[in-house]
This record gives sequence, C-alpha cells and structure tokens, in this order.
Amino acid sequence: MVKICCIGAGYVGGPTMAVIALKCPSIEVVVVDISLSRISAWNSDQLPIYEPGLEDIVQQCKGKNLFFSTDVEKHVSEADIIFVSVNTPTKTRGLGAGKAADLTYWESAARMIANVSKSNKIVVEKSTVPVKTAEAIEKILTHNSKGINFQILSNPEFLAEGTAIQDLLSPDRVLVGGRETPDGKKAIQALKDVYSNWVPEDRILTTNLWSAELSKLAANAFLAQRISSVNAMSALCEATGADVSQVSHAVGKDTRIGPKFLNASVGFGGSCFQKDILNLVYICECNGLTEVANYWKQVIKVNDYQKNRFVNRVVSSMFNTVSGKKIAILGFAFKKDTGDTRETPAIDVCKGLLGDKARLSIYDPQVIEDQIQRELSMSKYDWDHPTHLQPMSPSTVKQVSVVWDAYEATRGAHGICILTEWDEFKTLDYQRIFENMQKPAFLFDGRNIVNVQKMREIGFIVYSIGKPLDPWLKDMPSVA
Ligand SMILES: NC(=O)C1=CN([C@@H]2O[C@H](COP(=O)(O)OP(=O)(O)OC[C@H]3O[C@@H](n4cnc5c(N)ncnc54)[C@H](O)[C@@H]3O)[C@@H](O)[C@H]2O)C=CC1
Ligand SMILES: O=C(O)[C@H]1O[C@H](OP(=O)(O)OP(=O)(O)OC[C@H]2O[C@@H](n3ccc(=O)[nH]c3=O)[C@H](O)[C@@H]2O)[C@H](O)[C@@H](O)[C@@H]1O
Repeated sequence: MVKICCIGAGYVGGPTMAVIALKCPSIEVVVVDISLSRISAWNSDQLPIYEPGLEDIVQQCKGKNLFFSTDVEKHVSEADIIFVSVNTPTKTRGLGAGKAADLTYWESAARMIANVSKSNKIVVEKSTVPVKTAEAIEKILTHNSKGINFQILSNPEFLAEGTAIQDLLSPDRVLVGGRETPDGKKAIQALKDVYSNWVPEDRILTTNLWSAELSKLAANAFLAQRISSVNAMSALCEATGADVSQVSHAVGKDTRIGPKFLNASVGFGGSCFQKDILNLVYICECNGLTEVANYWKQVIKVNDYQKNRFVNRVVSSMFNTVSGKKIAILGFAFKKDTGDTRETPAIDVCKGLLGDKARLSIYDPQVIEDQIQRELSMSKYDWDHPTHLQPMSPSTVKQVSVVWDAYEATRGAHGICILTEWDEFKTLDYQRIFENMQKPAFLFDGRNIVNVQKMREIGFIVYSIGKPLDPWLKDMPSVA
C-alpha cells in the first residue's frame, strides 16, 4: 500500500488530503501537524476549518485511509510520498522583510524529513514557494541524506477557499514539476498515478521544477491583477456615471477576456494574493528586474487604494466624521463560504473606521469574536504564521462588539458596511433594518450585492462600489 504523509493540516493540507483519500482507497493518507489543537479538531466532529462539502468527505474516510496525527516523525519516516503544505508567510524581519517569503517552516520540515528518513522518498512542494526553492530543499535533503534518494517535485495547489472541494474534485489542471532525470521522471509518474485516480490525463500537466514553482506565483498574480484592474475601473465609473457591473459584463463578453473574476469589490483579501505578489516582486528585484517588479507592485497599491477609498467614502458621506457613531459591519471573512479572515479587507476597513473613532458592531456567520479581535489587534503579516505561535489572548479593541445576528448589528446604527458577499446578506429584511437605524441611514456596499434602487426606495443613502453615485455623495471627496 502506498503511504502518503502531508506535513501541515491547514486550509490546503486538510482538504487536499481528504480528497486524495476519498479518491484513492488503496492509499493510506496521514496528515500531520505540530499544532495539537488543529489535529485534535480534525479528529473531532468540529473541523478546524469551514469548507462546504469537507465534513462529509472527512467523515467518509477518517479512520479508514485518512488519519490526522501529531506524531510527525513516525509518519514521515513511514511514507513513500511526503507533501509539505506548511505556512510560507511574508518575512517580517531581516533581509527581504515585508516582501520575501519566510521559509522557516519549510526549512525545518525539510531538515526533519532528512533526519528521520530511512528509505527513499518523494518530497512534494504543496506550499506556494519562491521559484528555485526546490534547489534549496534538495541541498538540505541531500547533504543530510545518509545515502537516501530524495526526489523533489513541485505540485502547487490552485484551490480557492469556499470552493476547495469542488476545485479539488474537478481541477482545471494539476501541475507537477520535477527533474528531467530518469529518477525525476519516475517520481513525476508516481504522483501522476495518484491524481489519475480521478483527474483526466489531459488535465495533468508536467513541467520542469522552476516552471511549476513560477506558474503558481504567476497564476495568483494574474488573478489579483484582474481584480485590481476592475477595481481601478470602479473608481473611474464613480467619477463618470458608468456602472462597473455593466462595464465588467461588456468587457467579459469578449471570449479572449472571459467573464470570471471581474467583480469589483472593497479589495481582495485572503492569505495568498498579497503574499505571493510581494514574493514575486522580491524575486524580480533580486534578479535586477525593477520594471517588472514595479508593474506587479502596482496590483497591491491599487488594492490598498481601493480599501482606503471605501473608508474615505464612508467617513466623508457621514458629515466627515464617524466619531462615536455606530457602524454595522456585515461580513468579516475575506470572501463568502469561508471562516478565514487572513488579510481580509475587513481588517483595513475596520481599522480605518476605528482610526476615526467609530464604534463597530460586527457580524459574520462564520467568524467568532476572538478571531476578529485577534485580527484587529495583530501586526501586519503575523496572521499567516502557525496559530500556536500567535499571542494566546489578544488585547481587545473596546470600540468593537461582535454579535451573532445582522439585525442586532444594525440596530441603532448610523451606517452599514457590507464587506463580505455572504448570500444571507442579499435576503435580509432591509425595510426592518432601516426602521431600526439612526437617520439618515447609510448603506455602503463593498460587494455590490444589494439592489441599489430598492434600497434607495426604502430610504437608505447608498454607496455601492463603482455604481452611479447617490446625489448625496456626488460632491463629497472620495480620496483623502
Ligand atoms: N489557503 C489557501 O487557499 C491556499 C494556500 N496555498 C499555500 O499553501 C500553503 C499552506 O497554506 P494554508 O494551508 O492556508 O496554511 P495554514 O496555516 O492553514 O496551514 C499550515 C499548517 O502547517 C503547520 N506547520 C507549520 N510548520 C510545520 C512543521 N514544521 N511541521 C508540521 N506542521 C507545520 C501549521 O501548524 C499549520 O497548521 C501556503 O504556502 C499557501 O501559500 C496554496 C493554495 C491555496
Ligand atoms: O493560492 C491561493 O491561496 C489561492 O488564492 C486564490 O483563492 P482564494 O484566495 O481562496 O479566493 P479567491 O476566490 O481567489 O478570492 C480572493 C479574493 O479576491 C476577491 N475577489 C475575487 C473575485 C472577484 O471578481 N473580485 C474579488 O474582489 C475575493 O472576495 C477575495 O477577497 C486563488 O483563486 C486560488 O486559485 C489560489 O490557489
């Protein structure tokens, strides 16, 4: 029986291995992690991450051919194929701080693999890593190998949170990069054999190691760039009276451009887009490609601009101050159908409003108070390190209350900010909400999910990203 061990039981390791276990009953899959609380959660009925469809698969496979354990060394030493899916956050200190990927967790995993291995292994980079990381990993493994043959493969993950299971069951492509040597080709084939249990042959692409590593950074950069492009257009739409949804629709009808990923928003979030672009920028700079680095940097600058612009719209619309005013925040996760809040635009928007002394009442169907407080009190980039390394009890931000109901959050509020596109926010009783708010009642839709016309009929003053402005907002400055 082939044995797979995955180091890192997070958003990628957990769902990916669950799907491999489901689709490959003859393979034993063990997911290991240094975080006891995470492993205990995987072994309980309350999984550590929320992802539609995940629970069902885990329940089907757990205890049969899918296991979760903290006994990292034992399972690594027994495995034939080791996936490494640990954190690769942005460095916060030293050389490349604020841009380069922090490979501390990766390196320590590689050293541990070298120490405990007694038989040949295929080591698979599942984490997103800088191009050429495989070379460094190879050096660590071979210099400590005691004659064991390690083959390194790059198999980046393209799943998106909220649709992870669907993405894993039916991926657009699976990418496997490896050495072009006989041993390298054998390793590529071994990994292809795993995926071909459910992924059609023509969707499994094989490349050299560096192309696979770079393709992952490139794909995320292209996706984020599309969002910054449409968000940049949203500012121009507001200035001219065009409607960004109509513009996106018209642009996306061009088959060369395509309709997906053209939704204007308060900004993109998530643990990867910003981190991976910063990493790409750093690699370009290290290679002397300043113009290329500047080009990609602009994607992040526009994203920051969009978040600032939103905060400024809120403050300027409400008589240029939100001091002491209650603002309801609907949605804190970085997108719908996930409880993940890493780099969510809600952090910047909330911090911006708190900077102007607002009182915030936050509701998100999947995010608990402790997590929100943690995000609002943590420093930039800290959230992408393993949770057990993060402060135990974050200092609480007093002007923030977290409630379990959108009606409670909006009661007595002066304004509402919709920051995540949860489906339930589309069908709220906005008439009832309006009646319970201070007047004039403001609604700022950072996700373009409400019917602006209907909301205006109810009586709200409405701002919706990239839509023709409410007469109230027309003469207000949007950017400080
Ligand atoms: N979150 C996402 O949707 C996607 C993430 N990725 C990439 O996958 C990688 C992992 O991301 P996530 O799963 O989101 O991170 P995560 O933080 O959810 O999970 C990483 C896990 O690795 C564990 N870990 C760290 N060092 C370890 C070690 N030495 N030994 C054992 N366990 C260790 C941590 O305790 C943590 O539970 C990152 O490189 C990320 O860029 C790629 C595609 C999608
Ligand atoms: O490397 C990663 O971590 C993953 O990053 C993204 O996945 P994810 O961040 O989970 O979610 P997305 O659906 O890409 O959304 C990212 C952010 O962009 C925003 N977004 C997305 C699409 C859009 O049209 N407009 C928009 O503002 C979302 O609300 C969210 O804040 C990529 O889509 C995945 O392919 C990749 O594997």
